[in-house]
Amino acid sequence: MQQIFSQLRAQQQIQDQIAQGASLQAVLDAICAYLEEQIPDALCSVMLLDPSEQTLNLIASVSLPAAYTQAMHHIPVAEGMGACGNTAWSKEATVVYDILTAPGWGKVRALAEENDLRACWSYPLISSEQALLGTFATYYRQPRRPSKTDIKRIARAAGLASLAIERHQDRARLRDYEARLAYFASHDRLTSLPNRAVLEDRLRHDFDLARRHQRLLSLMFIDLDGFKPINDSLGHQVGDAILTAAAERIQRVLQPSDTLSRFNADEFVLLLPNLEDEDQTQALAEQILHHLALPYLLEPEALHLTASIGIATNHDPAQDALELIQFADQAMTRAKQQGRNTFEWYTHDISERLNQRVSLRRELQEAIDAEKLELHYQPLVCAQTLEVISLEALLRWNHPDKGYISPADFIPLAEETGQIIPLSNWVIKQACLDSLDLEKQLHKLYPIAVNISPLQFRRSSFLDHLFASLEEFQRPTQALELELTEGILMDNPDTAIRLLKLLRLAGVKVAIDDFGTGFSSLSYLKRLPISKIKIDRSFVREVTHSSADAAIIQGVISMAHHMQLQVVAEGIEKPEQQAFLQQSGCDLLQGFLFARPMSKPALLEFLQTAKAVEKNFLEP
Ligand SMILES: Nc1nc2c(ncn2[C@@H]2O[C@H](COP(=O)(O)O[C@H]3[C@@H](O)[C@H](n4cnc5c(=O)[nH]c(N)nc54)O[C@@H]3COP(=O)(O)O)[C@@H](O)[C@H]2O)c(=O)[nH]1
Repeated sequence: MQQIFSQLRAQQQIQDQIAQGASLQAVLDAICAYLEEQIPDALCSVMLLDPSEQTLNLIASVSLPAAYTQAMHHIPVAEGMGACGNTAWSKEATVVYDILTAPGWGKVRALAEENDLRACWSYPLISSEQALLGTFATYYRQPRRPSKTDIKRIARAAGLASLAIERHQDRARLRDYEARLAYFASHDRLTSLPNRAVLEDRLRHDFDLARRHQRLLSLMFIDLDGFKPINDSLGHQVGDAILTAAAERIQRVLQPSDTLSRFNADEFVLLLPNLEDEDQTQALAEQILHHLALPYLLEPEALHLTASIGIATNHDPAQDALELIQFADQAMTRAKQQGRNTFEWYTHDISERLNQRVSLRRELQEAIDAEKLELHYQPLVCAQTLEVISLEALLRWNHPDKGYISPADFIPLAEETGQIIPLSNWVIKQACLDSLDLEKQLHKLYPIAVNISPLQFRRSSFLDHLFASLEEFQRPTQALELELTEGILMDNPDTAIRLLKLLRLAGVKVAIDDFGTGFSSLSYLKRLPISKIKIDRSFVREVTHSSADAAIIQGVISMAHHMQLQVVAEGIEKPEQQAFLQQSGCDLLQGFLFARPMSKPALLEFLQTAKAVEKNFLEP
């Protein structure tokens, strides 16, 4: 009875050890000692399975000779391979009555003999999911067969060993999983580079250190050029392969103290705390550009990609460490504007210009919302009679502090931000409204030409909006004319021609603006259902000094007339220019010489005072 109680106590202690997460070694040693107490002449050992090698390694024994335990490693799991190899292979107990005579012991037989081991019984260690974990063996110094009690005791000890190994493996898996989670919380999954959070930590640290030791800290913002179209057209797998390759190429030229981080999709930020001076920084940027521009050998063909780099250092007036990233990002944007595949240093004026753009954008939105924009009008006159034939609507922004801002300053910004759409819609409506008002007051219809932006023209709702506005203000289609630049038409000629045909069918005239500054293909022009071309004012400006410009203008007028197109010359400021264009047969003239763009009330007065108009027009 006493013996049973002490057995149960020992068993309970081992279970407690397992539950409390004691080391596997300690628990297995305790199990071996526990069984050796119950079977006094047994020498116990535990072998663990290495699933990748399919071999067994002895990991616990309290009484086996050291020479023997050291040799019991990498024992193959195979039929007849000693007692344990065979047990692991069959997942059933193996009893070797006498090692000296049993088959399949190979070199181990001599070792067993040297260490005076004659019998071995091996028992499989199986997990709760019936997977093999290892083997539990008892050795004896005499040939011996197990009794029923021996088998029961060994089975109980093996059960405890299996439980201990399984718990240990579960804990290891959990630790591994937690480590992986922690890794991915700080690293990018695709490239394994430190992520933004790690970068920001290191940047703060390096920034302080560099300040204390008065050293240079350089930071590069690297953005791959043209990555998005590749990713969109060739698929994300190709995109991922390029990002991984780019990260590797940059890493190849770095020192261990540098931090390369994946910041966003195709953006990397590189922190360089150990460069001597700006020259070294620049040399490194050049090296990185060179490596990134090498072909990416991906199936089925090689891809070519470049990068743009912005550089900022702690010598720039950053308020805090993180502002360096912003500075380098701004410099990178300028590198893109410089044509890509290049680097740019951050300078204070980049920031200023960006800040100005940000506030301009906000103020423009406020102006659109509050309808604080105005349309001014510039007359177009008949070249022969100087009578006003039509008007061009020109957008004006009357800024509360800065006064009138030229559309040349805010139209490109509005194009970039998409604000051009509400802006252009407003222009069309306002032009219709003003046309109605002018007609009511002057009893004459002056067609109004509006400038159409590329984004506006590409919108599928463009025509619908145009016709809806004409209808809303009961305007005939001749009330509006459209001015399009060549670039708009060249972007997507087929769609452009389809839209132009619809416009012609509806009776809306279209003029090509800034003619001569773009592609200007005459054969292409033949395909376009347009009514007018406007010769760009850069030709008009030089017409009296440059025989080449004079010849171009004459050629354009003659060619346009052959195609039954009207010709407008814009930017006429001098009587000599007027005279030349009249003599060359130009149809319509526009310029400060006749009238500057003016507000609607001023225009009304201008048109009403016909005599004054005539007086203002100087005959050559
Ligand atoms: N998408 C839209 N673009 C518009 C709109 N309104 C104007 N614009 C475009 O902005 C650019 C600048 O226009 P603006 O400052 O109004 O300049 C126009 C005239 O003032 C100027 N002009 C006219 N005569 C003369 C002259 O004798 N000398 C001289 N130096 N400048 C003169 O030319 C501009 C008109 O050019 P154009 O449009 O090519 O006929 C300009 O590109 C506008 O198109 C708008 O509502 N939407």
